[in-house]
Formats: sequence, C-alpha cells, structure tokens
Amino acid sequence: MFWKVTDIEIKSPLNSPTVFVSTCFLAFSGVTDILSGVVDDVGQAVGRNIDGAQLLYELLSAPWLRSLLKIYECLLQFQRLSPSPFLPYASGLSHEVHILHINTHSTSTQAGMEEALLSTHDSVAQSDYEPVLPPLPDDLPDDEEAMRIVCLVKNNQPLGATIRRNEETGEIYIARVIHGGLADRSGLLHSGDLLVEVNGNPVGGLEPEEVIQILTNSHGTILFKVIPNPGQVYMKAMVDYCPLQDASIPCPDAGMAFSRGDLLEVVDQSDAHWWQARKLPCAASCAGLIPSASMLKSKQKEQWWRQPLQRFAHDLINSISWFLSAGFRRSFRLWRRTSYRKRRQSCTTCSPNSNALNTPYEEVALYQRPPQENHRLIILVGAPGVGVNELRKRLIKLNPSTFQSPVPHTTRPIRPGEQSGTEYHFVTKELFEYMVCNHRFVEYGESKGQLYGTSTDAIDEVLRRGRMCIIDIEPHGIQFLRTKKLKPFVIFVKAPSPERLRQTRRDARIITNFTINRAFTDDFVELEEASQLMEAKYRQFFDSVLVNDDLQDACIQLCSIIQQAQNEPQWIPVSWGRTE
Ligand SMILES: Nc1ncnc2c1ncn2[C@@H]1O[C@H](COP(=O)(O)OP(=O)(O)OP(=O)(O)O)[C@@H](O)[C@H]1O
Repeated sequence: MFWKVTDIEIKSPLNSPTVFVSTCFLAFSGVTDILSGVVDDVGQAVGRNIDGAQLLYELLSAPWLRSLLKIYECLLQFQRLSPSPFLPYASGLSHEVHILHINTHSTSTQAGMEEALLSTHDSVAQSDYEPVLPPLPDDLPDDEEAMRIVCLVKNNQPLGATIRRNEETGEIYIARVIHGGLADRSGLLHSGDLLVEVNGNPVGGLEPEEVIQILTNSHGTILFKVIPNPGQVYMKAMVDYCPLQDASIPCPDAGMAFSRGDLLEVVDQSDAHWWQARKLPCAASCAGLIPSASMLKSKQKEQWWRQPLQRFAHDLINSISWFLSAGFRRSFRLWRRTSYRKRRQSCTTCSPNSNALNTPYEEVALYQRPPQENHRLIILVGAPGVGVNELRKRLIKLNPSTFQSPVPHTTRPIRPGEQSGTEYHFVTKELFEYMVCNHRFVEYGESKGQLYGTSTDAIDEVLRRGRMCIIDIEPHGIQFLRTKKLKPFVIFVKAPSPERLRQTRRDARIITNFTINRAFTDDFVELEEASQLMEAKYRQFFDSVLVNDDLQDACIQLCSIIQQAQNEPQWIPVSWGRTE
C-alpha cells in the first residue's frame, strides 16, 4: 500500500504510436542483465568442456535468481493495480514498523497484529469523516453579520450576566459577564454582544425586565442567538469635551479630552455612562474615560438650557459668520448673497435639536470606493475670498475630462450664444419654485431679481457620466449632501497667515456687496479670522484641510487629496456603508 508505480512515456524507435510502460520494465531490464551474465558464464563453462547441464541446473536453481524473478512478478502486479500512498509520510511509517519489527524480534502473532494494525490504518485513512454541510445560499449579503448560537443548560445557579438596552435602537446587549459565573465559564457570551433571540423569542425592542422574564420561564436548555461584540468601535467626535470641566466624571485624571472631528477608537462600551477610548492616530496605549453617547447628549441638553448666554453667543457667531460670508462672494456665486437656505439655516442651527446635539459621536468605518461605483462627491468649502472658486476652476481647466462642476439652474433669460444645459439650465420661475418646494436644490438664491441654484440632479448627472463632481458651497449646506449615495468628501480650503495673504494676493480681485471687482486691501486679517471661525464651527465635517498659500502648490495638493479620496480607504459614517 505504500508504493506508487510511476508511468513514464517512451517513444518506439520505429515511429509507431506512443506506448506507455511502467518502471517495472526498468526493474526487469536489471534481471535480464543478470540472466545474460549467467548465460555468458554457462557459455564459457561449455567452452571449457565442463559438464554444462549440471552447471546450468545449479545456476538456474540458485535462490537469488528465484528471488529476482519473484520481484519481477510483484512489480508486474503493482503495474496492474496502480497503488498510490494514502499518506505522504507512509514510507516513514513503514520504516518505523520495520524497525519495531526488528527490535521486538516479533513472533508470528505480533506480526499478525501489526498487519491488522496497518490494514485498520488503511481502511480508516480511506474513509471520509468530514460532516456534510449544506451549501451556503448564493444570495447571502457580503456584510451579513456572523451570528453565534449559544446553548447553556440552566441549573440552580444564576446565569452570571447582566443586560442593558440601547435606548435609541431598542437593542438588548450583554452588559456584564460575572467572573466565574455560568456565562463566563461557557466562554461564549461576552459584554457588548448583541442579544438577538432567547429560546426562539426575538428580544429586540423588549424591556430588559421582559427579557429576564423569558429567561426565568425557560427550563433546561436555553438557546441564545447573539451577534458577537466586534471589539473596537470607531467614532468621530461631533462635539468638544474636556474632562477637567466635567464635575460628573468619576476620575478626571483618567478622562480624555477631545475636539470635534477627532477620531476615537472606543475600546469599551460596557458601562452605560462612561466608555473607554483612544484617540487616533494613537500613540497612547492606555485608553481614557469619555462620556457615553447618551450621557453626553443629556449633559449637552442640560447645559444648553441652563446657559442662555451661551445660546446667545452661538446666535452671535452664526450671524457674524453669515455677515462675513455675505461680504466677499465673486460673480459665480453672486446669487448666494441673499441665500434663503443660509438664512433659514442660521435660525435652525440655534435650536437645541441641531444635529450636533443629536449625535455627539458618529460611528465611522474605513471605506474604499470600489472601482465600479460612482466617484465620491468632492465638496470645497472656505471663507469667502480664500480662493475656493479659483482652485475649483483651475482643477477643471487642468483636466476637463476628469473633473466637472454641476450645471446651475437659473430663471434669467437665455442670452445669444448660450445653450440650456451648458452654462445654465434655463428654467421658468414656476419650475424653479417647484424644485425648491421639492428640496431639489443644494443651495439657491437671488441676484438682480433672478433665481440661481445648484440642484442635486445636476450633481447626479456629472457622477453618472463617470466624472468627478466638484462643488463649492457654504459649509451649512454640507449636512444636506451627507448621504449614502453621494458619500461626499469635504475639503476645507484654509487661509494662510495675513502676511502670506498679503504676499500672494497682490494681483487678486474680490467682489463685495458694495464694490465690484476691487483689489484686496486690508481684508487679510478679516479673511483669516473668518477662516478660523469657519474651521472652528464646522471642522467635524471636514475630511481634509488644504492651506491655499501658493496657488500652484495648492492646486497640486488638491489633486493629490482628491486622488486619495477616490482611491484610498477613508473614514465614513457606518450608515453610508450599510446595505438596506
Ligand atoms: N493662492 C492664491 N494666490 C493668489 N491669488 C489667489 C489665490 N487663491 C485665490 N486667489 C485670487 O483671490 C481672488 C478670490 O479668489 P476666489 O474668487 O476663488 O475666492 P472664493 O473663495 O471663491 O470667494 P468668493 O466666493 O467670494 O469668490 C481671486 O482673484 C483669485 O484669483
């Protein structure tokens, strides 16, 4: 059973069809050599007048010749059966058995046992003991979460685990696993695991008391279906937090401060009030305490209503930034000076229900755009006059087959030489207003009695054509575009220092509400302040920051940022990656 006869191919010398012979014949050619030697010997003996018949008889009946002929017969038999080894180490095994045999001077009984052992080995090796599993369904979603089924036998001991309910989603989680308890000893339930079913009863949306009731009523075996805790969760901070200013933190020294836009690796969420997290890219191996999402939200609400002054300051910042941004816009974005959305936004952002209060943390995951998917929408934002429009225009001019901006809509009459869909989509006032009512505009506004706006349909159109869509908008418009479909990548164009502005903007022109196309004069400090204000207020939405110092350098940097955004893994909200 430990041999394999290898077939080799040879060609007959007479160009006859290819024939296959086995290595047995090679072995046989050795035997024939010996036999021919024997015949030679006999021939010489005959020549010396010796009794040849006698000698020939003795030679042919020699034991070694018989042994050689037996080997030949065996090889022929192997050729017919074509045996192959069951184990790659079979020759080693046979050697071991051989040594054992020699060392133990085995009797015929022992030899019989060894033979039986080897034949048992062969029959076991030939059998297939793998469990036969049904094939996986073809339509299984790629991101299907792995479910673990845990079976515990209930005795008079408690389960040794506590549960908690996520008040936002109604999901039930394992809160703690008591050391040495039944759940702990099973090694199958861990804190943070999502409990899906208990004995076939779905528990999502139930109150913890109702789940406990199901457990109490269960006897014998209890079957849990859980989605295991994925371990780390990554969150983007949407608010600022300082533990030294928080009287409720159990240990301020163990707390971790963070700012809006920071990426946090949350390593422990087992406590309902205090999580443990590290800031990324992380240098510190030790995690710090941060308030849980629900804790932070209730803190914010409390603080908000307790401090009317802060609300007033917030309103003031909004109106200052509105005032600053209303001052400088160039011709392309002239209509924004009286943007309706902006006015409405500056009111709604003062409300305690603003998004920042609703989601103090945004769960994020790394995402890489698959090549067959639309490009991500590229949004440029920056303080008025910083050069957002200039950068966008240069980028498109450099590579018009790759980059494109959406064609805006307007109610102004079409001029000679213009084509609808090229410079603008020329529409009636009624259609424009209908589109406004149906939330089709990212931004819209009025200039010299005419309406102008950028629609989401125009953005879709650019992306559908396989181009990269670049838009520059007011920062409060970002929220409107943060959708799973567009997966926007936001680049903040930041102002350099006033000194650098003065050096680089010598030939620059600006347009304000009052003066058209005037040179930059003493606006640099104001521009830098407006840039800082904008960054402080919206940085949680920025994916990248680009300082617009030297124009050519800024253009090169912008190209490389966009390439990375489209082709390399980036953090995005997990909700953008989920399949419905
Ligand atoms: N890095 C730079 N170096 C020199 N000049 C620049 C630079 N960036 C922009 N400019 C010039 O500054 C002026 C304002 O730029 P731009 O119109 O792009 O500003 P903006 O941020 O779009 O503001 P607005 O919306 O008010 O037009 C333009 O004359 C532009 O050519």
